[in-house]
Amino acid sequence: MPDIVGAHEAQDGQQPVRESFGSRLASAMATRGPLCVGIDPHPQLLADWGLNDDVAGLERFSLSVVEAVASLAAAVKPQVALYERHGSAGMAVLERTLAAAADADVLSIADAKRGDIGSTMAAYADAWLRDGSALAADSVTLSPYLGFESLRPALDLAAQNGRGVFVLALTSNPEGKSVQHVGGSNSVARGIVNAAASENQRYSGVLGSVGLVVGATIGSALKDLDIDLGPVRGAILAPGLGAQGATPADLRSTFGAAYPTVLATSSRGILAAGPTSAALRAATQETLDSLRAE
Ligand SMILES: O=C(O)c1cc(=O)[nH]c(=O)n1[C@@H]1O[C@H](COP(=O)(O)O)[C@@H](O)[C@H]1O
Repeated sequence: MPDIVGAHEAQDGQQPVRESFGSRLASAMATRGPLCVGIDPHPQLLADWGLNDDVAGLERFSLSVVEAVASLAAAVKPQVALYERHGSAGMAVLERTLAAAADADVLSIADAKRGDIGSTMAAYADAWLRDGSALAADSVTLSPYLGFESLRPALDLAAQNGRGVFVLALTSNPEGKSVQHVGGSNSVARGIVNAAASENQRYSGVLGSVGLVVGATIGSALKDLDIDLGPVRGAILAPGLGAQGATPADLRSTFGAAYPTVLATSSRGILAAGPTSAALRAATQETLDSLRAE
């Protein structure tokens, strides 16, 4: 497998090399700031926005969020389950939401949390990471709890296509500990972090395309488990800000020296400001300002 370079570099007589997801994300975080806006069309939020809990409401909600935040956020993260609950028509709205994000020039993270045995994983990779797939996103969230290596088809397809993945390491929910903390100083989560670090060695540039998910709510877990995020060289997607109670100050104290690689993500905390574009933009800007404040 050739090295994935951090930027476009045309070689004589060949197709330009595709810019990696890690490189595209690093640029977006540098120019726009370290915030991803989650698109979570919960029934209650649809109602609060004066929309029905149906496919038309879902589409209006999703496209409004993309339109409002695309120029401010480094990425948007549609939560797949909230489209799936509307059946095939809901998944079609997700396809149009991902296309709208691409048209609006904001990176997409499909929050699908996929993970399966290798042969089936190849099909999930095909759905979310293949050029020309209706559901193709810039990146997808993956669950490594069938074993990190089971994710191989997605890791390789992402690398080939300039796309990325975010692998769950330490999740924001309290139950995550019962799996992820097992092993103490040689924890399951530490194994995932090390595997991501080694995977990113195939990428040059500031950030590799294999990110991790580490919740903003995990408190002292990185210290307790003796986990160093420094060698990962991938973005750390940190959910938990806002609705789950974490603050920008928590992010700084939790991540310490790794904070510059953290991409904070907030869904309900920003979406509750809707439905107007102005209010969504103000909430996004306010969150960005608080993430940048010392
Ligand atoms: O992968 C995720 O995005 C994720 C991982 C995790 O550990 N915790 C977590 O909350 N998430 C997602 O992040 C979003 C958080 O939403 P809010 O709590 O409304 O900001 C939801 O879509 C969750 O599915």
